[in-house]
Amino acid sequence: MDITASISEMGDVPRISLAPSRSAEDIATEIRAACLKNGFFQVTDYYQIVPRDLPGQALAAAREFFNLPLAIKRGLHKVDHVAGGYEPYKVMNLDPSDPMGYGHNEGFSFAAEPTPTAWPSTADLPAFKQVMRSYYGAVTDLAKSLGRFLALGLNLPDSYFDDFYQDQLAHVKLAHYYRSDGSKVTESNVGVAPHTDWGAITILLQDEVGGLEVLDQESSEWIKVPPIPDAFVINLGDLLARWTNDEYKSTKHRVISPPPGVHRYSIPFFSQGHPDYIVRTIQTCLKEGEQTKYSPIRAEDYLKLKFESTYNMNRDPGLIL
Ligand SMILES: O=C(O)CCC(=O)C(=O)O
Ligand SMILES: [Fe+2]
Repeated sequence: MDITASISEMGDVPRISLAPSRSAEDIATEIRAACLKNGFFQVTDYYQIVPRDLPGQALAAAREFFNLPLAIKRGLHKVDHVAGGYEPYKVMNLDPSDPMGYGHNEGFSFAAEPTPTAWPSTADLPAFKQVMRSYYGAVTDLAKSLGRFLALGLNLPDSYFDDFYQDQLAHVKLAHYYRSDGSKVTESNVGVAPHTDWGAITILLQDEVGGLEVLDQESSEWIKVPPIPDAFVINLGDLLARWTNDEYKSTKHRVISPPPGVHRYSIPFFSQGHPDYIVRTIQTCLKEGEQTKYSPIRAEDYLKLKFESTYNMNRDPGLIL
């Protein structure tokens, strides 16, 4: 094992245990340090919040979903970002400045009930919706719990972010990274183009393939976020950067697509807040004389702004494969 590499990876993307035996202050302090650096860390020992077997079940359900015939998946086509649904191969470009930024991936997303998502039928996938609903509930609880540690780390009452999470707009997204038969080996290896996330916190479950990288704020080098069994990758999104006037970091990241023949599955959960919640700079994050960089914004308005520049659901499939 290359000790230097593993130390640096751990240092850049620290692993933080949420074991109930640990003090909330210690956890909050470690999370704060990670937020000041790149806003990326991995959490383990979360079983008091997310049942031990659930992440594995969710990944297995995602594989089954993407194995459905294309015609069935296309029948669940995403109509809008709130309702969610199926996102065909290469319709998402998280770097609108790059016309080649459409990634080698397909997806399926859904939000909280009663959002009218088109789910696959129980005849096709008997347990899918039930597993996904449980997963959504569990990661929602994890996001709330992380919100309390974040508040503590900012010297705020631990309930500070609770209103944001009240009836929040959030999405689970199943992602499948692969090279289509028609893709050429020489084609770009963009799985997901470089971007920052839009909401407050993203909770990502990744399988063992790897490919997620973060653009380190200090060195401007891409660093790998190694798959760790039984861990979630946590990263902050733009809203947390806005709240803290960039003291806490929302950092660019990307996914390198696996080589032809290899399939990668991941499940991010995007926590985007109550639509009407106004995100405004936390005054105690401003150093003496420092001006706020961001004007207050409604959580949903920010999300819409980003969504419209990212998706092109009407891309001509003839151009895609
Ligand atoms: O699949 C991953 O590892 C990350 C995907 C991602 O960054 C995103 O969808 O925002
Ligand atoms: Fe992301």
